[in-house]
Amino acid sequence: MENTNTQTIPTLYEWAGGMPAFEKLFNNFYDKVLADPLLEPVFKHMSPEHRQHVAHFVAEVLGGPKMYSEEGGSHFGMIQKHLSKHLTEQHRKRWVELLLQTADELELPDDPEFRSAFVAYLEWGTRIAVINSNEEQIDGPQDIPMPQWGWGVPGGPYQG
Ligand code: HEM
Repeated sequence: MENTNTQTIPTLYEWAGGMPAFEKLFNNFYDKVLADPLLEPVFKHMSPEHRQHVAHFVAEVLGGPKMYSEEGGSHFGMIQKHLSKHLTEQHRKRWVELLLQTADELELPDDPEFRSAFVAYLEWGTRIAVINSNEEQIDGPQDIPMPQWGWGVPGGPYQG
């Protein structure tokens, strides 16, 4: 994207390449997950739609269309999926490592601005998933909004 200014700063979703980029990222990622000895037991019962649901969830958080919400998903619903899964820091680290490896293989933008924002979201989201996975139930409102993640301090993509 050329000549970005405050009016035309793309969302993280747009900068990453839009929905095809997210669907391919998570499709290839879950192939790696199922081939990984540490993560395979955690994910072996996931539904065929799992990879697409997670792609749509992350795309929506990063500023994309509200497909996950419109397909009946919610942040509360996503949290429920992690309850009692007893994930560990080792699981989390491997999940992040494989996702970033997939991002490199698919040549997602690797400018410092994009990657720092993307990694910040992944750190946040995966640490919350681990916390929730060690709970049996979550109290609180069911209509909590979907998170919205942006560029943070750099404010936009690399300008050269
Ligand atoms: C940013 C971080 C994460 C996001 C956005 C996320 C998102 C999701 C979503 C949307 C679902 C529901 C999928 C569906 O409806 O089919 C789900 C389920 C699940 N997630 Fe995560 N997740 C994250 C991190 C993790 C991590 C780090 C692990 C484990 C290492 C994990 C393990 C699982 C498991 C085991 C399920 C249930 C799978 C099943 O149905 O059998 N998640 N996640």
